[in-house]
Amino acid sequence: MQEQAPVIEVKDLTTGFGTHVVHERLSMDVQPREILSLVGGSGSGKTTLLRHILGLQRAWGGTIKVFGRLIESYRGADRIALTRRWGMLFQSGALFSALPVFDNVALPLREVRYLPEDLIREVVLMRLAWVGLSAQDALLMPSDLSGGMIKRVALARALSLDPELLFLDEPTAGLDPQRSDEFVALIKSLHQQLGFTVIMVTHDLDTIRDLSTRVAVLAEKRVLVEGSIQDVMQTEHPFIEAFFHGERGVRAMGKTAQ
Ligand SMILES: Nc1ncnc2c1ncn2[C@@H]1O[C@H](COP(=O)(O)OP(=O)(O)OP(=O)(O)O)[C@@H](O)[C@H]1O
Repeated sequence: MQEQAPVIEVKDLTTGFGTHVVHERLSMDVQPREILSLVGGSGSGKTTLLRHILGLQRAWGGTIKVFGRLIESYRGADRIALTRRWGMLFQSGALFSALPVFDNVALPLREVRYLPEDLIREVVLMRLAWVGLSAQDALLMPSDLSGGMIKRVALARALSLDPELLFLDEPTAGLDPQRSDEFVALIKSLHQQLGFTVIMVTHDLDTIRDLSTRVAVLAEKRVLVEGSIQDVMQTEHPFIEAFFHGERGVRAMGKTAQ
């Protein structure tokens, strides 16, 4: 079987702010269809790495390729085309409070100028159905929504253009354990049906355990270890000890063994 090219390839990435080095010769790949969780202590550079992959910051050294091309080579129309191949779900949901659910989900579709309104309507209702919301829900304003519904609408918007790559930043932050489990199950089922690739930053061990196909630990300015949760947990390092083998870690990982 022919091996597919990575969706994201980071090679020898060195980044920083002023005199502060955040990443030093960091290398990492994200393969098609995987759900890669980036974990690491506060300040280890998870958000900064995502911003570099998104092409929002310039690196000091090294290269980042997305869909096989250097991120900085996407300019003008190419950059617009690239942003249609990926979707993003931010921690807060980041919905526009003045727009009803329908228009929030329609926003990325309306930016594609040639789409007729009846097609937009069809796609928006389909995306809402994907996340378990109805045509009635489309009329609601963000202020009418529960935390779980806000996440669903934000996910519907992130998936509006049927992206190949999805960025998730703390997807379950702010949800109670039951809503969090439901949202993780929804992402998992959509991932199975649609086959997109995911890169996710989260501190939530239940989310990491239930969703990740692979985990990469950021520490000491690089990817310290990557692999299955079980592999990662074998590595001796103070962060891994505290994160995976602390009380919360034992509780979350204990659930797997049940
Ligand atoms: N705009 C900025 N200007 C200066 N320093 C920054 C900036 N953004 C981040 N940093 C620094 O870069 C380092 C990495 O920050 P980053 O936010 O990427 O970490 P993180 O792993 O995402 O942390 P957390 O888990 O707390 O969100 C930190 O030391 C942070 O203080």
